[in-house]
Amino acid sequence: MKPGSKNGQQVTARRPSREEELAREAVPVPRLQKTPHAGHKPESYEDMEDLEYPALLYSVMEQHLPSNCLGASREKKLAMLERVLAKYRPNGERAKKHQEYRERIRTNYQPLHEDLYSFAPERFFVGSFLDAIKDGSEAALRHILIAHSPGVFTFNMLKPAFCSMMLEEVEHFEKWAQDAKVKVMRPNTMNNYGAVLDDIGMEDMLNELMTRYLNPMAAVLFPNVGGSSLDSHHGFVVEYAMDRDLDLGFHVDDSEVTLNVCLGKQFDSGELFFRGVRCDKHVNGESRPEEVLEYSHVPGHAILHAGRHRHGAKAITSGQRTNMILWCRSSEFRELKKYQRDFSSWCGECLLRKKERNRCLSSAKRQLAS
Ligand SMILES: O=C(O)CCC(=O)C(=O)O
Ligand SMILES: [Fe+2]
Repeated sequence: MKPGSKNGQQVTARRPSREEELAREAVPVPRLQKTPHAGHKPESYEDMEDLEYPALLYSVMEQHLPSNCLGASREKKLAMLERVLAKYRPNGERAKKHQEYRERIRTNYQPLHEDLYSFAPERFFVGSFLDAIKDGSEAALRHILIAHSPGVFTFNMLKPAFCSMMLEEVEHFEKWAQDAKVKVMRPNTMNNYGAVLDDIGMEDMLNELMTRYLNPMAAVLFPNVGGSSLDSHHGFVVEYAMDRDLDLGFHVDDSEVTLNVCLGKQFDSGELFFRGVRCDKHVNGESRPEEVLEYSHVPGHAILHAGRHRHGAKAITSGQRTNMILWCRSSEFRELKKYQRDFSSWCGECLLRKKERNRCLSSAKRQLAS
């Protein structure tokens, strides 16, 4: 992972997860200081549910956090400390914990809307999306899309009834988890709220959604970044509210293609902003004016973009926003990428450099010829 900073904005390259439950390792883990802050009185974590280690350990560790983290809320500090600890937890232990978490949900959680758990396109999707997929031609697929800037497409996708049911299901799950004292595993290390839909039993449903309804579109729109060979996903919801996360930092996703659909409810601002597609090497580079885009979420409407398309979410200024997100991955693309160094077919900066090289080469050839 290569966190960097450009124009005061944090850019974090996200790499494939080591475990599903820690699908992202996006936020830099705070670097603990050698010497504790003598004057700082750490929080007590004694009353917190479901801590992995004795509460005292977190208080002691807090004294070693960098000074700019000390003023954060107790929840934020705990999240940071958990990130530090997760770094040292063996992979096997993580996988085991995730397995146990899923098992606990599977055996104890009673869904509110069973209908959400089996894929039913007619119940989920609006007519225009159903028709385009049924037709299957490139023209029909493109007909329902709006291209906002290169590589960012939107279309009307989910029926209002589906959105409401999904919102209710997530709330119901969170209430259950709170009552059952189950600590919800968050979708990635950048979000402090939200839940992984695959963990609560929607993995098969989302897989069908991807395979039957997204793959045809991704194959047309994102052929250069693995869009025609998507074979796995990470499905989750992110939640923003005035007393929760307000925004999401600048990042790239651990996906080849990302589907992001707003479920509601009511909110102001919270726009998604984009800054062009980049490979690992150029993830912190400048963006060109034509790559700068701000998009206002509309409930039911989906955004499709490459995972490597740098983006973030601005703060909401009121209300509550919940979005359903599917990070779609291609094992074939990831394997091939290991052996490549030039990504000019999709990275804006690789392309620019390639053009520059070709210009130099042509002018050198002209000089030689004259
Ligand atoms: O809040 C949003 O709409 C964006 C979320 C996002 O980019 C992510 O979870 O990767
Ligand atoms: Fe994202």
